[in-house]
Amino acid sequence: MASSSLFNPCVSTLIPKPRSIHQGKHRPVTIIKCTSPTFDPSSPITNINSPPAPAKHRRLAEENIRDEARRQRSTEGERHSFTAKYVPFNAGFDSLEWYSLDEIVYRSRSGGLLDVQHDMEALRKFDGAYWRSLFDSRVGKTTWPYGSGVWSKKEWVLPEIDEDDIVSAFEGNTNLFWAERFGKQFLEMNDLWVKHCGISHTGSFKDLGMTVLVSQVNRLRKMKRPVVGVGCASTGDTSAALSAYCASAGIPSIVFLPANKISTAQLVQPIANGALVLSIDTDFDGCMKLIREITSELPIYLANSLNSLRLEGQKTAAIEILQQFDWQVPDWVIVPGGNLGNIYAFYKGFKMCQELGLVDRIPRLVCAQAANANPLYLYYKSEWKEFKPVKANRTFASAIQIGDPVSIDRAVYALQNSNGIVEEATEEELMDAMAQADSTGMFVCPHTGVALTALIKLRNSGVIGPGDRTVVVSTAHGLKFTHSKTDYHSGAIPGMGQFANPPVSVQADYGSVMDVLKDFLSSKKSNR
Ligand SMILES: Cc1ncc(COP(=O)(O)O)c(C=O)c1O
Ligand SMILES: N[C@@H](CCOP(=O)(O)O)C(=O)O
Repeated sequence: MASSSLFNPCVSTLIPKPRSIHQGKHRPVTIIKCTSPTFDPSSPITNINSPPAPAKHRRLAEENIRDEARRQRSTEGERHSFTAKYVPFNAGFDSLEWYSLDEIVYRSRSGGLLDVQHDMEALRKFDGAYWRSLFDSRVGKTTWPYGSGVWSKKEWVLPEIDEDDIVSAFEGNTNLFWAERFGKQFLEMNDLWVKHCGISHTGSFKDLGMTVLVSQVNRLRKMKRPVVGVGCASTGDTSAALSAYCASAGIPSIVFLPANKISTAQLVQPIANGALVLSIDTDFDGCMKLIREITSELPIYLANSLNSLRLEGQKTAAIEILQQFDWQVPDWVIVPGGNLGNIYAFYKGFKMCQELGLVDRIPRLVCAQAANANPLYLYYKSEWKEFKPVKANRTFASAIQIGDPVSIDRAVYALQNSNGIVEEATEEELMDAMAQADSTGMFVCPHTGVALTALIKLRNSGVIGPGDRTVVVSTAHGLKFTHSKTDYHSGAIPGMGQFANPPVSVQADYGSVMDVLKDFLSSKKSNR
């Protein structure tokens, strides 16, 4: 494994209620009057299936976008009645145990996981074409809060929150990158895509969930609920997102980090954002255990994905992928897994789109783990017979160095219900895959290297075909992990560097530079 130098030294809402009228004997047809800010209010009656006309309003000079949204709400009529609540994970729609989202609760009565359950009957009053049009109409706007890729799906996320309570950096709407050269050169694939969730406000997909969680905390604090601060255990990305969103809302944040196990770039994020940063002499699983104990004693709200609110935001990345493909469903989606909330979030996003008629199927999901931290992979290989947490070993994919994932049950559910697969990547495989991707113009993180390794393995074994439309989820920005890239390319990692491209040291004179360039150019000529 790597030398220690690899690791740092410190560690509408305003959509109206539909009116149903009956046309003939059988088909109820829903007619709505559009009053959403992104809908044309001058159009009096719009059929549910017709796409909304673009809004034509212009903000008043003295207004900001929050004021504008507030003014529009006050002039609008009736609000929708979508609702959501916590239920025990995998409970049916008739579950007797449920909790308001305004309660502070992370676990069911039996100690199991919770899930946010939406009133699907209310959402079903609008058909798939309606939802597709509504979501499409909000993309790329600056209308508060719909300019966010998360809040553009507000009715499916936190339907009841007041727009004024939302804390957003207009996250989401991330690039779905066509990996043309990587696909062609290494895999003979022509329909390969990388969803760059890490090209984001704090450089990882965690922003998607954190905007939801911190917005709800903002609401709870306005309701005078006992929330003095928000805390998390982290391998570096959750802490970055938590501290940024809390700082933007003026809410104290506390982060528990495993000492010497996260990158310098990740460490500096909560420091810069003013969080209380605890560097603890344990691993992530140890930090997770501690934060769970602390948040049950102190008025500190738990921000890890054990808290199912986070997954409501994260699931919008799946909806976004469908939207970016014009609501056509890819064959495969590959997600790197650690604490295992995200794989379930993807499943949930795809499943809601199917259940509400936006698409007719869901993709097959692949969860990819580092071989050094692979409890889900081992469980899968045992044919789901016995789950055993592992002691996670050091991995270049340090954000997924997790041995006892809190969302194990959610991950198993997602994989079993999507005909899913689990793969693993050794350190050499994941670093090589990352370097290969970078050599084709990307700049991905080691976790994306894990997902790319899974793709390479499944493609080589023929499970994924050359023409299969495949999406690899890139979860963090490569710039957070420059240390490991530098070590790889400079040959500092024993036994690694198949795709290394070390810098050439050259003397500062014309002849020496010329010699190097001539060699370089002739090697390129012979490669033509
Ligand atoms: C960059 C990165 N990729 C992947 C993951 C895995 O996500 P999850 O914990 O939801 O499985 C994490 C965090 O765990 C992460 O920070
Ligand atoms: N990679 C995560 C680990 C914690 O995951 P969470 O989704 O449960 O918060 C991190 O960056 O901390």
